[in-house]
Amino acid sequence: MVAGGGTGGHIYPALALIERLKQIEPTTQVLYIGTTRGLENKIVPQAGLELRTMEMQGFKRSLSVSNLKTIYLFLKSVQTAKKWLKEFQPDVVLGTGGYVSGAVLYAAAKMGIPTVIHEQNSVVGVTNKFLSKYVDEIAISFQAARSQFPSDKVTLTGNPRAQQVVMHEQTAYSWTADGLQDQVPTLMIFGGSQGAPKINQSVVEAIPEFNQRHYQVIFATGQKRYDQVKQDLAGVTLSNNVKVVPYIEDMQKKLSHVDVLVSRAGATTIAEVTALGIPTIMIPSPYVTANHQVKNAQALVDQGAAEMILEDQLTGKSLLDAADRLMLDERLRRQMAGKSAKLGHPKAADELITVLNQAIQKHQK
Ligand SMILES: CC(=O)N[C@H]1[C@@H](OP(=O)(O)OP(=O)(O)OC[C@H]2O[C@@H](n3ccc(=O)[nH]c3=O)[C@H](O)[C@@H]2O)O[C@H](CO)[C@@H](O)[C@@H]1O
Repeated sequence: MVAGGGTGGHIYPALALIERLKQIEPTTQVLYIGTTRGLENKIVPQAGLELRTMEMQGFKRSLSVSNLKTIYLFLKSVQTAKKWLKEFQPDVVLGTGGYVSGAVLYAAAKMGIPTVIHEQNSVVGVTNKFLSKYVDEIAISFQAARSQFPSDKVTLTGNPRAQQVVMHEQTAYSWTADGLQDQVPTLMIFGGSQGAPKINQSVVEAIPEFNQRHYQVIFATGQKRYDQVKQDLAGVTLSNNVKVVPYIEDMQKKLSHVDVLVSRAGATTIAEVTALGIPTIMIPSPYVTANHQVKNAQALVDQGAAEMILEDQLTGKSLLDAADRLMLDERLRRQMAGKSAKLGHPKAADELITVLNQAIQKHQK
């Protein structure tokens, strides 16, 4: 059983792990537990998996009635999880983050079922912090997370999504499916799994220039922000080398055919770009816990694997200048790609499977 949701950064690592598990052991059965409102409602059924959902919400920092509802929903979800665990009888339960994994993994641990959590970030999320006391094993993606967990449970695996994108590296993909061309250098732009208004605004400003470049651009606005961008682009004609979409599907097949990426510095995106060695211009989200995306991005910048534009310095012009610098200089791209690839974990899914087996073995002793 796998529980994780809310945002793409928690869901894709789970799906990558499942894909690898089924490759190694085709009879593996998986039940995915998510929230009623998260991105998992779209992504998980698309991956052909059974999804069950629970209503969950987060704690507000200030004292409020809504926190009472949060507690009520959590306790109710633990009961629901216990029922589903009894029915499904998993050999092991994996949590990849988000409130739903809190309820499911807590229930599983209390029932004596083997449990593993996967932490994608270098700054540990609240749910995983809470679960760390109860679960058997903890897999991390960055060495920096180690000291934030009980040390006897921790293994550095990397993020399974890294192995998935590498596995798909050899898959043929033609940009003609997106209305673009093969053999033309490609710049991809997205602001995390939900899109980012400031990035969208800067891309809109830069589009008249992108229209005239010899490279091509694929830009995802985020599903919910597409209409706004379309409105902002009213009266602007897009040249054939520029495509604007709400969301990029099948990213695992496309990423290895991207020459430069512009993105937020979410943990899963970083796992992907370093696994493939993609030169990246990171625009960290300033709206996350402990400003962790700046730390994520800085780690890459320090190694020469990425460039960073802070959101308050982001304009159409600064974006365009950074994009041009890399897109028009193949040698620079190659250098950056090599440095980026050194930071990747291309065997992360296999290593996480080893940790799942360790958790099972702990219960067999
Ligand atoms: C705003 C926020 O709180 N962000 C957090 C969120 O990131 P969030 O989920 O937004 O971003 P991540 O970089 O972690 O993951 C995004 C995933 O979505 C995919 N993708 C993106 C756009 C698209 O059009 N198609 C597509 O498939 C990317 O390839 C990647 O696999 O969870 C991460 C993991 O806990 C954290 O590090 C981030 O700080």
